[in-house]
Amino acid sequence: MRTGKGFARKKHRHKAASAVAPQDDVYRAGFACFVGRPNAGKSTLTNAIVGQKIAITSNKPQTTRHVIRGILHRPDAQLVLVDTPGLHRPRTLLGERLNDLVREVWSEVDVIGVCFPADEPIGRGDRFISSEVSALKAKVIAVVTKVDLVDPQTLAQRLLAVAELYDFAEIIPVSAVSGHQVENLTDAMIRHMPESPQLYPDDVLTDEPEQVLIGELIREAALEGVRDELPHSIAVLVEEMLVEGNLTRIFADIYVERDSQKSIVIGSRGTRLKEVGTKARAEIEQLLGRRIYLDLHVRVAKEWQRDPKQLRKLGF
Ligand SMILES: Nc1nc2c(ncn2[C@@H]2O[C@H](COP(=O)(O)OP(=O)(O)OP(=O)(O)O)[C@@H](O)[C@H]2O)c(=O)[nH]1
Repeated sequence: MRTGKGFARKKHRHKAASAVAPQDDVYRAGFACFVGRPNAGKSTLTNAIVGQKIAITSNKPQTTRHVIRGILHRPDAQLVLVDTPGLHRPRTLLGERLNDLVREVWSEVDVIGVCFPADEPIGRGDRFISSEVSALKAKVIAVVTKVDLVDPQTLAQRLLAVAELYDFAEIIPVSAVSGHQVENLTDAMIRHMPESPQLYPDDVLTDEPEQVLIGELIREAALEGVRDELPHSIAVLVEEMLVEGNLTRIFADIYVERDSQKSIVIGSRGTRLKEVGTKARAEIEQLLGRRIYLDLHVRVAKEWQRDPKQLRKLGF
């Protein structure tokens, strides 16, 4: 996990700003993240803003593990999005590390978007998160997500309830699925960014190593349609990538904690693992823009979530 180095502000002189003069002639750049209860729509929103599938979405809570940044480049600004796992009650060493990581990320960003799903009432988790972020230096924007799922009355109620929670810099309703208001949200986040030179070169979309992104895509495919308790028990390690002409061979291990989980992931006569491979391969080919051959192995690493050595090996 790329936490140690923090968000080093690698400065890159920007060329574009003078060509397309923004209204106030100021170039802004900085870091932002979305927080919110599990399933609030944070990853989907990150993808909608950056326009490329880099964060992992799932309809199961707590599947976002790695801090993955997507970078939005505009003539007048650069928005670096950081994707964090949710804060939760730590039950394992992994849980504790995740919480430390979340706080570390929160303290380093310029803008935090707190996400409240429009289709669910405000709950204790939302209050907890709002009070946690209020102590930070970052500007805090409330984002009411998934507005395509509710009628206007429900949305109005939700907006009022959010306004009562905390004195947010802005409250913006969006739908990452329909795209409604996503651009307005982006504008608002950029408005609250500091004046700054460009932080990353124009062609960089994320600074996660390819291997981590690939591992996440495999993990996402492996999680699809399996029992609820499994998300916490799967980790993926990309062992090797070999480029042979225009084919890239990728060898990856899917780690589970128990033999019983291994058979779930593999499925009867390997059918499930084959599906996982097909799905992941299509996603990885899209990401890399190259043809790939994917070799997957399922391995049991007993209690990997509690073992510091195993955690380190798996990137936590
Ligand atoms: N209808 C609708 N569904 C959405 C929208 N945004 C997200 N979803 C769905 O809500 C579910 C959760 O979305 P994620 O983006 O994975 O949520 P998250 O907050 O990153 O979840 P965690 O990783 O658990 O913290 C997925 O099934 C998404 O497809 C939206 O704008 N409209």
